[in-house]
Amino acid sequence: MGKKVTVVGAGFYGSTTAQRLAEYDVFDTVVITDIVEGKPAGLALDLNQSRAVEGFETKVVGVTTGPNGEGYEAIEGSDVVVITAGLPRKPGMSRMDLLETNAKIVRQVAENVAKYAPNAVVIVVSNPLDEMTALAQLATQFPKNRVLGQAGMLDTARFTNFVAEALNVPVKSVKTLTLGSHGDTMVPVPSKSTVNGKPLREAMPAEQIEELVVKTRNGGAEVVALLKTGSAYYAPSAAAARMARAVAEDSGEVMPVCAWVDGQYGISGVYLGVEAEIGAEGVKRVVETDLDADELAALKEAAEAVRAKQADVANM
Ligand SMILES: NC(=O)C1=CN([C@@H]2O[C@H](COP(=O)(O)OP(=O)(O)OC[C@H]3O[C@@H](n4cnc5c(N)ncnc54)[C@H](O)[C@@H]3O)[C@@H](O)[C@H]2O)C=CC1
Ligand SMILES: CC(=O)C(=O)O
Repeated sequence: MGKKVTVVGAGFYGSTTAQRLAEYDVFDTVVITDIVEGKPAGLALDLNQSRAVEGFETKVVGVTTGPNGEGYEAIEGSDVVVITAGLPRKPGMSRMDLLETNAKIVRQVAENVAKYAPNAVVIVVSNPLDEMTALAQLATQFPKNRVLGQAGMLDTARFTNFVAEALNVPVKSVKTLTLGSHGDTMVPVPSKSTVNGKPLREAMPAEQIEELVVKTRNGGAEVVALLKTGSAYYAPSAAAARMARAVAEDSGEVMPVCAWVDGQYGISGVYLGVEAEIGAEGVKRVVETDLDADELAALKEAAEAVRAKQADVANM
């Protein structure tokens, strides 16, 4: 049977994700939902009218959902559900300032996903990301491998872009890695970063790497400060759509994602940014990589920071 993906939330992140997923032409159906009357249907109509130009067959369906789950039947049979519902930051806000508001939204969405798409893999993007991923797992009660969050793909893409720009080299010649939280305890990993296969540390001085590490941690806030009315969505939607595609194609690609960590790196019982093999069942396996002592210490610090917050969201 053909693949079906649902994107919950038809704002900037959701609409651009739906567009990317439709244009891949690997799904039969992309469903996009929102609580706003008419908006998902309008986006679906518009996207379907682009099929003849872009040359894809995927059908986009837009549905407005109600406070008691009305409309959620449309997501039945989804292989993947991407949750983008929730408020974005305003300038000066931290992602954590969204915690209580978005927790209510994500819980309500996740409960409906559990009811109507009980076999789906859930990819959470709503912020604060690590906490909302943990909450979605609690609310769905899905196996932990079937609930994951998008952050590391985006943060890694930002780090890669900044390195490529600084050295004036093609983006594809640069490989970087970012682990940890999607927040202050993000852990960019210079020891695993390369330029044309050579260590990043041979390509630029330590002070410049540190500047780019800080720029990467502030990558989202820098966009928010410029946009003034919302947060980033082009790079974020590229990241989430790739993850959804890896699930649909059961590709086994190794990606940095927010996954349940159970013993890897000496860390247990927390959703955290790590590398993982992604496939039809969500996370097939968390992939542990050698880290420098300071990078490992930073990852453990990130785990403790998000563990405390993830315990709080259980009651939200
Ligand atoms: N994990 C990451 O790397 C990133 C996360 N984000 C987060 O993604 C979320 C969405 O961002 P944007 O799309 O830019 O915001 P947006 O404000 O453009 O869209 C959010 C949409 O969610 C909808 N919504 C609210 N409650 C809902 C519910 N119960 N069911 C369905 N839809 C509902 C709203 O009506 C709105 O259309 C934010 O929390 C933002 O912080 C954004 C960028 C990167
Ligand atoms: C909004 C957000 O989380 C980001 O752009 O990183």
